[in-house]
Amino acid sequence: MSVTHLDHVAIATPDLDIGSTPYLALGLHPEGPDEDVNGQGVRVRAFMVGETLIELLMPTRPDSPIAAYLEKRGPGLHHTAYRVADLDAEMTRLRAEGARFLSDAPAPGRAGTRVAFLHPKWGAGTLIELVEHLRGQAGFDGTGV
Ligand SMILES: CC[C@H](C(=O)O)C(=O)SCCNC(=O)CCNC(=O)[C@H](O)C(C)(C)COP(=O)(O)OP(=O)(O)OC[C@H]1O[C@@H](n2cnc3c(N)ncnc32)[C@H](O)[C@@H]1OP(=O)(O)O
Ligand SMILES: [Co+2]
Repeated sequence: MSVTHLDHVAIATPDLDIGSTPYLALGLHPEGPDEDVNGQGVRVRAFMVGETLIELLMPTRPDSPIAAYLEKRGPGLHHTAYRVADLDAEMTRLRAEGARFLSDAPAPGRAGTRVAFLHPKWGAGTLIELVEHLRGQAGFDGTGV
């Protein structure tokens, strides 16, 4: 069992209100209040499109990976994220196939998820994230996984 959904597309922005402008103009609405994920030094605002989220990320600390990204590349597409049913099993499977994760263990993501990132070199130039919605936690389609 591997990827089940395109969970989200993440966009780095220095300001959530400025970053929200095109998505509001497209008729999308934020999925709930902004959320600070302190482990990543980011504030997140998410917009649902079908079963996939647009995840706007603004740095809340100078040492945030998003602050570094904005410094080097400016605002724009940051990563793509794929939902998996069992993140630990996927990490084991992919490591056995030579994948390079950016951390040894999953980290807390937004909305009670567990996340793990693969190095952009492994992702052929794209930063790829794997996301597990804990059993009983509402997935983006509102049902548990
Ligand atoms: C709120 C949680 C939320 C969720 O989904 O729940 C999140 O998604 S939080 C998102 C923020 N957290 C992270 O991004 C954690 C993982 N990221 C990292 O560990 C770093 O950002 C890293 C290692 C990807 C890049 O670190 P750094 O910028 O310090 O390294 P370099 O500049 O040396 O980059 C190395 C190499 O990778 C290329 N690069 C960097 N960032 C990206 C990117 N977003 N997409 C594609 N490529 C990227 C960079 O250009 C360098 O390539 P090179 O060819 O050597 O120039
Ligand atoms: Co993400």
